[in-house]
Amino acid sequence: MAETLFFMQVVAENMLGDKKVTVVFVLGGPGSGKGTQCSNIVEHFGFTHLSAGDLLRAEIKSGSENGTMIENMIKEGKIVPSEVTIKLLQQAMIKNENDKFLIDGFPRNEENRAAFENVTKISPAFVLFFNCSEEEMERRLLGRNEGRVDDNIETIRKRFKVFVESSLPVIEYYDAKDKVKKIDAAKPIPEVFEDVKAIFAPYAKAT
Ligand SMILES: Nc1ncnc2c1ncn2[C@@H]1O[C@H](COP(=O)(O)OP(=O)(O)O)[C@@H](O)[C@H]1O
Ligand SMILES: Nc1ccn([C@@H]2O[C@H](COP(=O)(O)OP(=O)(O)O)[C@@H](O)[C@H]2O)c(=O)n1
Ligand SMILES: [Mg+2]
Repeated sequence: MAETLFFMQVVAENMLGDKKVTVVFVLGGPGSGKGTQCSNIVEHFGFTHLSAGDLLRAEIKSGSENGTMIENMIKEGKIVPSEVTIKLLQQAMIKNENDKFLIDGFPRNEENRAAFENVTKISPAFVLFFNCSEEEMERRLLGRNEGRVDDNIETIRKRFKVFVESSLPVIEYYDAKDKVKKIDAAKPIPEVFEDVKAIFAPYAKAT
């Protein structure tokens, strides 16, 4: 009986319906280059990129009942309640035929992390952490030019504070489990991608 239970637990892990999925969490401060490098990884390694921030912004645009709440939280640099973000991530993974996902900008706090684990039973293969100074991240965000309501100096300062207080502890949590692959993200885009490539080599597309 005990053996059967153990077996069932192992089988259930990282399953999404009837597919077994590989998930990589892509974390780092605002402007560290998560989205930029995820695009490169998608192209070279066949992952599907799910940006929590992009999904939340799409939810605002869709006119959802949560739209106003999400928009207000983004403007303030605050973290949206996990149930909202997790539902969007889960739906996106189920809808997609791929079994390899980059989850960018999530989990951003302890609540995000624990709720995702409890609800989905998915744990990440590893966590890619883009390490960059605030000075450099601030410069990049102010030059991003995507018309985002949160890329202004006042909100940027709030986002940095949230990152240090709420998101860094999540990275420490995974670091204690030896799951963090830390990248020097202050270098130019192609150089950062060289380091990223070395980490993803085991996931190279079969040719
Ligand atoms: N290594 C880099 N060096 C200089 N600029 C970068 C680098 N990586 C990304 N950028 C630029 O910085 C801005 C923020 O990058 P982005 O990928 O959106 O970061 P994040 O998703 O972590 O907020 C974008 O305008 C992007 O073109
Ligand atoms: N897990 C997440 C991710 C983003 N967000 C919100 O979305 C905003 C933008 O996130 P993002 O990942 O697109 O931002 P960048 O780090 O890419 O600059 C955050 O500042 C939060 O307000 C959230 O609430 N929860
Ligand atoms: Mg981003």
